[in-house]
Amino acid sequence: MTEMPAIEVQALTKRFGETVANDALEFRVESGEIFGFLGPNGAGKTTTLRTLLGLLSPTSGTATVLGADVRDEEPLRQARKRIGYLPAELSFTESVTGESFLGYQAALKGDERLTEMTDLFDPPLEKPIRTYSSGNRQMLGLIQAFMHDPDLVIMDEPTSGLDPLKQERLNSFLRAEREAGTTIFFSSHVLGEVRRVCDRVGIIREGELVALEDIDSLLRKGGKRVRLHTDEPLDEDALALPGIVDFEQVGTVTRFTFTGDYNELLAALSTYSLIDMEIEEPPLEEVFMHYYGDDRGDR
Ligand SMILES: Nc1ncnc2c1ncn2[C@@H]1O[C@H](COP(=O)(O)OP(=O)(O)OP(=O)(O)O)[C@@H](O)[C@H]1O
Repeated sequence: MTEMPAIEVQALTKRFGETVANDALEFRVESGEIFGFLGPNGAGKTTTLRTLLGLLSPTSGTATVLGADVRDEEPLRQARKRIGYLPAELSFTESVTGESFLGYQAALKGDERLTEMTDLFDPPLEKPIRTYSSGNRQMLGLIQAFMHDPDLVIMDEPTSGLDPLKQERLNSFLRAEREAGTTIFFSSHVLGEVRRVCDRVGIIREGELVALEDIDSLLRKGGKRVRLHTDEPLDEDALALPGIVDFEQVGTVTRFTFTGDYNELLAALSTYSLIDMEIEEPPLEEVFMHYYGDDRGDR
């Protein structure tokens, strides 16, 4: 028997007037995986997440979460008991303390993991939420997303507002959650983060899914950054090979991104004397830009 996917998105389309926020999206998130949903601002990530929670209804197509169709109110209500959700913007009653907010959440959905979560993410619970920094608000949000021991957690930009130390704490927590079998689906435009925790990523651009792959093959497609220092300037024509992009040259130093065949590259370089050579993985930001080309939708 194959296990039911935690999330299955089927031709999911959502329009707001003329805007197609989600255009026939199609993907699955398998049970136990950490899936990153990447895209720039306005690409349609929040729309998908809110649809999965039943907060928006699809224009056409549908999705299931833990087997429940998001259009079926009662099955979805049951499934939501086993789902944690961290929205992009948490709205709190500002005058209450973190503690009483969590007390209220506990009464609604349970608190099996409350102590564990408040030990890990430790906002000043005795203070009113209005005094919280954005990082403390985010930590309160993370606590409420996991406190009832959900099977699936859906998070909208979970690292926003967290300082680097807290981000690392979240990342190592997420890796441990994967070991424990929790399924995690989160949106991000912070690609360095995604790479540290995700098994697979989907990239969304202007409502359309433009890539769906495991993180390793995404990095492979992104190629390698190559930097060469030669005894005399390289002739650009000698490097007219398939798979060279972002070519830059300053005197005897040449840089480019290479996605082609290494043997062809070495053959082309054989007539030069190399003083130094570096080949390294590009930052994921760059890989991402290659998917978007020049028109990255940074509107
Ligand atoms: N309630 C709404 N009414 C009208 N248009 C909307 C509404 N919600 C979203 N949109 C539009 O749908 C598109 C996708 O928005 P969405 O919030 O899903 O993007 P996003 O990828 O989550 O962006 P961000 O990273 O900025 O949160 C945008 O063009 C946005 O303006």
